[in-house]
Amino acid sequence: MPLIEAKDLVKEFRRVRPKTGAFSTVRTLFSRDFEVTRAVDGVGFAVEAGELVGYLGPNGAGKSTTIKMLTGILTPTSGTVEVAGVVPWRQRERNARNIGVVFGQRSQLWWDLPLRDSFRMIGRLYRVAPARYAQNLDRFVEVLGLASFLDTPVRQLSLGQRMRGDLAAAMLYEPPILYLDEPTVGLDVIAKERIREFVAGLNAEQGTTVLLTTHDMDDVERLCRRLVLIDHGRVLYDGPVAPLKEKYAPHRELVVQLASPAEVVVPNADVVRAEEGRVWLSFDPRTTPAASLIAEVSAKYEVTDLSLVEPDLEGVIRRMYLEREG
Ligand SMILES: Nc1ncnc2c1ncn2[C@@H]1O[C@H](COP(=O)(O)OP(=O)(O)OP(=O)(O)O)[C@@H](O)[C@H]1O
Repeated sequence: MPLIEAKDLVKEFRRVRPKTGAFSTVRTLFSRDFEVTRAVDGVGFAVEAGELVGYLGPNGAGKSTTIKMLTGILTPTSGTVEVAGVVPWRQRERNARNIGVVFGQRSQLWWDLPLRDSFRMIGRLYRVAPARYAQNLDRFVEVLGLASFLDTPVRQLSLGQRMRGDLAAAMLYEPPILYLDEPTVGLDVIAKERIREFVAGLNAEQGTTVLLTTHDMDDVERLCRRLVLIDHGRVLYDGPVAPLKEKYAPHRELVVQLASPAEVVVPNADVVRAEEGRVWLSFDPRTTPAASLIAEVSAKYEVTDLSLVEPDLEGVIRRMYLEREG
Protein backbone atom coordinates (compact mmCIF):
# COMPACT_ATOMS: atom_id res chain seq x y z
CA MET A 1 0.00 0.00 0.00
CA PRO A 2 1.37 3.47 -0.84
CA LEU A 3 2.46 5.68 2.04
CA ILE A 4 1.01 8.81 0.42
CA GLU A 5 -1.96 8.57 -1.89
CA ALA A 6 -3.92 11.40 -3.49
CA LYS A 7 -6.91 10.74 -5.75
CA ASP A 8 -8.82 13.26 -7.90
CA LEU A 9 -7.67 16.04 -5.62
CA VAL A 10 -9.31 19.41 -6.27
CA LYS A 11 -8.86 22.70 -4.43
CA GLU A 12 -10.78 25.80 -5.33
CA PHE A 13 -10.23 29.16 -3.70
CA ARG A 14 -13.25 31.45 -3.66
CA ARG A 15 -12.71 35.12 -3.29
CA VAL A 16 -15.30 37.88 -3.33
CA ARG A 17 -14.82 39.91 -6.48
CA PRO A 18 -14.20 43.46 -5.23
CA LYS A 19 -16.75 46.10 -6.32
CA THR A 20 -15.74 49.48 -7.64
CA GLY A 21 -17.56 52.81 -7.58
CA ALA A 22 -19.80 54.36 -4.94
CA PHE A 23 -20.11 52.50 -1.61
CA SER A 24 -17.75 49.84 -3.04
CA THR A 25 -16.60 48.60 0.39
CA VAL A 26 -20.14 48.09 1.62
CA ARG A 27 -21.21 46.50 -1.66
CA THR A 28 -18.17 44.15 -1.59
CA LEU A 29 -19.15 43.12 1.94
CA PHE A 30 -22.59 41.97 0.81
CA SER A 31 -21.46 40.71 -2.57
CA ARG A 32 -22.39 37.28 -3.88
CA ASP A 33 -20.11 37.68 -6.83
CA PHE A 34 -17.26 35.18 -6.34
CA GLU A 35 -14.07 34.67 -8.24
CA VAL A 36 -13.03 31.00 -8.24
CA THR A 37 -9.43 29.82 -8.72
CA ARG A 38 -9.02 26.09 -9.27
CA ALA A 39 -5.49 25.76 -7.87
CA VAL A 40 -5.50 21.95 -7.96
CA ASP A 41 -7.64 20.31 -10.61
CA GLY A 42 -7.86 16.53 -10.25
CA VAL A 43 -4.37 15.60 -9.08
CA GLY A 44 -3.63 11.96 -8.33
CA PHE A 45 -0.41 10.17 -7.37
CA ALA A 46 0.85 7.48 -5.04
CA VAL A 47 4.20 7.49 -3.25
CA GLU A 48 5.63 4.31 -1.80
CA ALA A 49 7.65 4.25 1.44
CA GLY A 50 11.29 5.15 0.84
CA GLU A 51 10.76 7.09 -2.39
CA LEU A 52 12.24 10.54 -3.05
CA VAL A 53 9.88 12.31 -5.42
CA GLY A 54 10.24 15.73 -7.06
CA TYR A 55 6.90 17.57 -7.30
CA LEU A 56 7.58 20.19 -9.93
CA GLY A 57 5.79 22.77 -12.00
CA PRO A 58 5.90 26.41 -13.07
CA ASN A 59 4.82 29.27 -10.75
CA GLY A 60 1.20 28.97 -9.72
CA ALA A 61 0.93 25.34 -10.91
CA GLY A 62 -0.59 24.22 -7.60
CA LYS A 63 2.41 22.64 -5.86
CA SER A 64 2.19 24.43 -2.51
CA THR A 65 -1.58 24.01 -2.41
CA THR A 66 -1.13 20.24 -2.84
CA ILE A 67 1.49 20.08 -0.09
CA LYS A 68 -0.79 22.08 2.21
CA MET A 69 -3.53 19.49 1.68
CA LEU A 70 -1.07 16.69 2.42
CA THR A 71 -0.08 18.39 5.66
CA GLY A 72 -3.71 19.00 6.65
CA ILE A 73 -3.44 22.81 6.63
CA LEU A 74 -5.99 22.94 3.80
CA THR A 75 -9.11 20.86 3.21
CA PRO A 76 -9.67 19.90 -0.42
CA THR A 77 -12.78 20.92 -2.29
CA SER A 78 -13.10 17.29 -3.42
CA GLY A 79 -10.99 14.15 -3.76
CA THR A 80 -9.18 12.04 -1.21
CA VAL A 81 -5.77 11.94 0.45
CA GLU A 82 -4.31 9.38 2.79
CA VAL A 83 -0.91 9.80 4.38
CA ALA A 84 0.25 6.75 6.35
CA GLY A 85 -3.39 5.71 6.65
CA VAL A 86 -4.48 9.10 7.99
CA VAL A 87 -6.74 11.69 6.32
CA PRO A 88 -4.58 14.74 7.02
CA TRP A 89 -7.22 17.45 7.56
CA ARG A 90 -9.42 15.18 9.72
CA GLN A 91 -6.64 14.02 12.03
CA ARG A 92 -4.19 16.87 11.89
CA GLU A 93 -2.41 15.96 15.09
CA ARG A 94 -1.90 12.29 14.14
CA ASN A 95 -0.78 13.36 10.70
CA ALA A 96 1.66 15.87 12.17
CA ARG A 97 3.53 13.07 13.96
CA ASN A 98 4.11 11.29 10.68
CA ILE A 99 5.44 14.26 8.75
CA GLY A 100 8.28 16.73 8.91
CA VAL A 101 7.66 19.92 6.95
CA VAL A 102 10.13 22.53 5.77
CA PHE A 103 8.92 25.56 3.85
CA GLY A 104 11.96 27.38 2.53
CA GLN A 105 10.25 30.76 2.59
CA ARG A 106 9.14 30.58 6.19
CA SER A 107 10.53 29.17 9.42
CA GLN A 108 8.76 27.01 11.96
CA LEU A 109 11.25 27.97 14.63
CA TRP A 110 10.60 30.44 17.45
CA TRP A 111 12.11 33.68 16.25
CA ASP A 112 13.32 34.99 19.61
CA LEU A 113 14.55 31.71 21.05
CA PRO A 114 17.98 30.18 20.59
CA LEU A 115 17.91 27.25 18.23
CA ARG A 116 18.55 24.86 21.13
CA ASP A 117 15.37 26.03 22.93
CA SER A 118 13.28 25.73 19.78
CA PHE A 119 14.46 22.15 19.47
CA ARG A 120 13.64 21.46 23.11
CA MET A 121 10.10 22.80 22.64
CA ILE A 122 9.61 20.59 19.59
CA GLY A 123 10.98 17.57 21.44
CA ARG A 124 8.45 18.17 24.24
CA LEU A 125 5.59 18.91 21.87
CA TYR A 126 6.14 15.60 20.10
CA ARG A 127 6.96 13.77 23.33
CA VAL A 128 10.31 12.43 22.16
CA ALA A 129 11.89 10.26 24.87
CA PRO A 130 14.85 12.16 26.45
CA ALA A 131 17.52 9.62 25.45
CA ARG A 132 16.21 9.49 21.89
CA TYR A 133 16.03 13.28 21.78
CA ALA A 134 19.64 13.67 22.90
CA GLN A 135 20.80 11.08 20.39
CA ASN A 136 18.95 12.74 17.49
CA LEU A 137 20.10 16.21 18.47
CA ASP A 138 23.73 15.09 18.62
CA ARG A 139 23.47 13.51 15.21
CA PHE A 140 21.87 16.57 13.57
CA VAL A 141 24.33 18.94 15.23
CA GLU A 142 27.09 16.91 13.66
CA VAL A 143 25.77 16.24 10.17
CA LEU A 144 24.21 19.68 9.72
CA GLY A 145 27.07 21.52 11.44
CA LEU A 146 24.87 23.36 13.97
CA ALA A 147 27.30 23.55 16.91
CA SER A 148 28.53 27.13 16.39
CA PHE A 149 25.05 28.69 16.36
CA LEU A 150 22.99 26.38 18.56
CA ASP A 151 22.71 29.09 21.24
CA THR A 152 21.99 31.97 18.86
CA PRO A 153 18.43 33.33 18.64
CA VAL A 154 16.85 32.23 15.38
CA ARG A 155 16.32 35.79 14.17
CA GLN A 156 20.10 36.33 14.15
CA LEU A 157 20.83 33.30 11.98
CA SER A 158 21.77 33.49 8.31
CA LEU A 159 19.31 31.97 5.88
CA GLY A 160 21.49 28.88 5.40
CA GLN A 161 21.91 28.38 9.15
CA ARG A 162 18.17 28.81 9.72
CA MET A 163 17.36 26.29 6.98
CA ARG A 164 19.65 23.74 8.60
CA GLY A 165 17.92 24.45 11.91
CA ASP A 166 14.52 24.02 10.28
CA LEU A 167 15.55 20.68 8.80
CA ALA A 168 16.77 19.40 12.16
CA ALA A 169 13.54 20.61 13.81
CA ALA A 170 11.45 18.77 11.20
CA MET A 171 13.29 15.49 11.80
CA LEU A 172 13.82 15.55 15.61
CA TYR A 173 10.80 13.33 16.23
CA GLU A 174 11.79 10.95 13.37
CA PRO A 175 8.78 11.28 11.10
CA PRO A 176 8.77 8.72 8.27
CA ILE A 177 7.78 11.43 5.77
CA LEU A 178 9.42 14.74 4.92
CA TYR A 179 7.82 17.48 2.80
CA LEU A 180 10.26 20.03 1.49
CA ASP A 181 8.93 23.14 -0.23
CA GLU A 182 11.77 25.06 -1.89
CA PRO A 183 14.35 24.05 0.74
CA THR A 184 17.35 25.62 -1.02
CA VAL A 185 15.83 28.88 -2.22
CA GLY A 186 18.15 31.85 -1.67
CA LEU A 187 21.08 29.76 -0.41
CA ASP A 188 24.65 29.82 -1.70
CA VAL A 189 26.13 26.82 -3.49
CA ILE A 190 27.81 25.33 -0.43
CA ALA A 191 24.74 25.67 1.76
CA LYS A 192 22.59 24.12 -0.97
CA GLU A 193 24.92 21.16 -1.25
CA ARG A 194 24.87 20.61 2.49
CA ILE A 195 21.06 20.50 2.51
CA ARG A 196 21.01 18.09 -0.44
CA GLU A 197 23.51 15.81 1.22
CA PHE A 198 21.44 15.73 4.39
CA VAL A 199 18.21 14.93 2.53
CA ALA A 200 19.90 12.24 0.41
CA GLY A 201 21.32 10.71 3.62
CA LEU A 202 17.93 10.68 5.38
CA ASN A 203 16.41 8.92 2.41
CA ALA A 204 19.21 6.40 1.94
CA GLU A 205 20.00 5.63 5.59
CA GLN A 206 16.73 6.17 7.42
CA GLY A 207 14.44 5.30 4.51
CA THR A 208 12.62 8.63 4.97
CA THR A 209 10.06 9.22 2.21
CA VAL A 210 10.61 12.67 0.72
CA LEU A 211 8.34 14.85 -1.40
CA LEU A 212 10.28 17.83 -2.72
CA THR A 213 9.09 20.92 -4.56
CA THR A 214 11.77 23.11 -6.02
CA HIS A 215 12.64 25.38 -8.91
CA ASP A 216 16.29 24.42 -8.59
CA MET A 217 17.12 21.79 -11.19
CA ASP A 218 20.33 20.89 -9.38
CA ASP A 219 18.18 19.79 -6.42
CA VAL A 220 16.22 17.58 -8.77
CA GLU A 221 19.22 16.16 -10.63
CA ARG A 222 20.96 15.39 -7.37
CA LEU A 223 18.04 13.97 -5.40
CA CYS A 224 15.07 12.75 -7.39
CA ARG A 225 14.69 9.49 -9.21
CA ARG A 226 11.01 10.12 -9.90
CA LEU A 227 9.21 13.30 -10.95
CA VAL A 228 5.60 14.36 -10.81
CA LEU A 229 5.20 17.39 -13.05
CA ILE A 230 2.10 19.53 -12.75
CA ASP A 231 0.73 22.55 -14.53
CA HIS A 232 -2.60 24.37 -14.10
CA GLY A 233 -3.35 21.99 -11.24
CA ARG A 234 -3.05 18.82 -13.36
CA VAL A 235 -0.42 16.09 -13.54
CA LEU A 236 1.44 16.20 -16.87
CA TYR A 237 4.04 13.54 -16.14
CA ASP A 238 4.63 10.99 -13.42
CA GLY A 239 7.60 8.71 -13.77
CA PRO A 240 11.36 8.33 -13.72
CA VAL A 241 13.70 11.08 -14.89
CA ALA A 242 15.48 9.11 -17.66
CA PRO A 243 12.57 8.52 -20.11
CA LEU A 244 11.59 12.17 -19.82
CA LYS A 245 15.09 13.16 -20.87
CA GLU A 246 15.03 10.61 -23.69
CA LYS A 247 11.73 11.86 -25.06
CA TYR A 248 12.35 15.59 -24.84
CA ALA A 249 16.12 15.70 -25.21
CA PRO A 250 17.20 12.60 -27.09
CA HIS A 251 20.44 14.16 -28.25
CA ARG A 252 23.75 14.24 -26.42
CA GLU A 253 26.67 16.53 -27.02
CA LEU A 254 30.26 15.55 -27.50
CA VAL A 255 32.68 18.42 -26.90
CA VAL A 256 36.12 17.95 -28.45
CA GLN A 257 39.20 20.12 -28.15
CA LEU A 258 41.34 19.89 -31.29
CA ALA A 259 45.10 20.47 -31.37
CA SER A 260 44.45 23.13 -34.02
CA PRO A 261 41.16 24.57 -35.39
CA ALA A 262 39.66 22.52 -38.21
CA GLU A 263 36.32 22.06 -39.89
CA VAL A 264 34.91 18.88 -38.41
CA VAL A 265 32.81 16.66 -40.64
CA VAL A 266 31.69 13.27 -39.32
CA PRO A 267 28.67 11.22 -40.30
CA ASN A 268 25.89 10.85 -37.72
CA ALA A 269 26.75 14.02 -35.80
CA ASP A 270 26.09 17.73 -36.34
CA VAL A 271 28.42 20.52 -35.41
CA VAL A 272 26.31 22.87 -33.28
CA ARG A 273 29.11 25.24 -32.23
CA ALA A 274 32.81 25.74 -32.94
CA GLU A 275 35.16 28.12 -31.13
CA GLU A 276 38.98 28.24 -31.33
CA GLY A 277 39.45 24.54 -31.89
CA ARG A 278 36.67 23.54 -29.48
CA VAL A 279 33.80 21.80 -31.29
CA TRP A 280 30.36 20.84 -29.98
CA LEU A 281 28.85 17.84 -31.78
CA SER A 282 25.24 16.80 -31.32
CA PHE A 283 24.37 13.14 -31.83
CA ASP A 284 21.64 10.61 -31.14
CA PRO A 285 22.99 7.90 -28.79
CA ARG A 286 20.17 5.53 -29.82
CA THR A 287 21.67 5.21 -33.31
CA THR A 288 25.26 6.35 -32.75
CA PRO A 289 26.95 5.06 -29.61
CA ALA A 290 29.19 7.68 -27.99
CA ALA A 291 32.18 5.33 -28.12
CA SER A 292 31.99 4.91 -31.90
CA LEU A 293 31.63 8.66 -32.44
CA ILE A 294 34.64 9.32 -30.22
CA ALA A 295 36.65 6.70 -32.15
CA GLU A 296 35.63 8.25 -35.45
CA VAL A 297 36.52 11.81 -34.44
CA SER A 298 39.82 10.76 -32.85
CA ALA A 299 40.81 8.82 -35.99
CA LYS A 300 40.18 11.81 -38.27
CA TYR A 301 41.38 14.73 -36.11
CA GLU A 302 44.01 15.34 -33.48
CA VAL A 303 41.94 15.52 -30.28
CA THR A 304 43.59 16.81 -27.08
CA ASP A 305 40.54 16.64 -24.81
CA LEU A 306 36.89 15.59 -24.93
CA SER A 307 33.80 15.38 -22.76
CA LEU A 308 30.20 14.17 -23.03
CA VAL A 309 27.39 16.50 -21.99
CA GLU A 310 24.12 15.13 -20.63
CA PRO A 311 20.96 17.14 -21.39
CA ASP A 312 20.04 19.29 -18.41
CA LEU A 313 16.70 18.71 -16.80
CA GLU A 314 15.64 22.34 -16.87
CA GLY A 315 15.79 22.37 -20.68
CA VAL A 316 13.95 19.06 -20.84
CA ILE A 317 11.10 20.31 -18.66
CA ARG A 318 10.92 23.63 -20.50
CA ARG A 319 10.67 21.76 -23.82
CA MET A 320 7.93 19.55 -22.44
CA TYR A 321 5.87 22.50 -21.21
CA LEU A 322 6.39 24.35 -24.51
CA GLU A 323 5.25 21.31 -26.50
CA ARG A 324 2.11 20.95 -24.36
CA GLU A 325 1.26 24.63 -24.71
CA GLY A 326 1.89 24.64 -28.43
N1 LIG B 1 -5.22 31.32 -0.37
C1 LIG B 1 -5.40 31.48 -1.68
N2 LIG B 1 -6.44 32.21 -2.14
C2 LIG B 1 -6.66 32.40 -3.46
N3 LIG B 1 -5.87 31.87 -4.44
C3 LIG B 1 -4.81 31.12 -4.04
C4 LIG B 1 -4.51 30.90 -2.65
N4 LIG B 1 -3.40 30.13 -2.59
C5 LIG B 1 -3.01 29.88 -3.86
N5 LIG B 1 -3.86 30.47 -4.73
C6 LIG B 1 -3.78 30.41 -6.20
O1 LIG B 1 -3.73 29.04 -6.59
C7 LIG B 1 -2.84 28.83 -7.68
C8 LIG B 1 -1.78 27.80 -7.29
O2 LIG B 1 -0.95 28.34 -6.25
P1 LIG B 1 0.23 27.51 -5.54
O3 LIG B 1 0.80 28.40 -4.51
O4 LIG B 1 -0.28 26.18 -5.12
O5 LIG B 1 1.24 27.33 -6.76
P2 LIG B 1 2.74 26.83 -6.75
O6 LIG B 1 2.82 25.78 -7.82
O7 LIG B 1 3.15 26.44 -5.38
O8 LIG B 1 3.50 28.13 -7.23
P3 LIG B 1 4.97 28.71 -6.87
O9 LIG B 1 5.95 27.86 -7.61
O10 LIG B 1 4.91 30.09 -7.41
O11 LIG B 1 5.12 28.64 -5.38
C9 LIG B 1 -2.28 30.21 -8.02
O12 LIG B 1 -3.04 30.75 -9.07
C10 LIG B 1 -2.49 30.99 -6.73
O13 LIG B 1 -2.64 32.37 -7.01
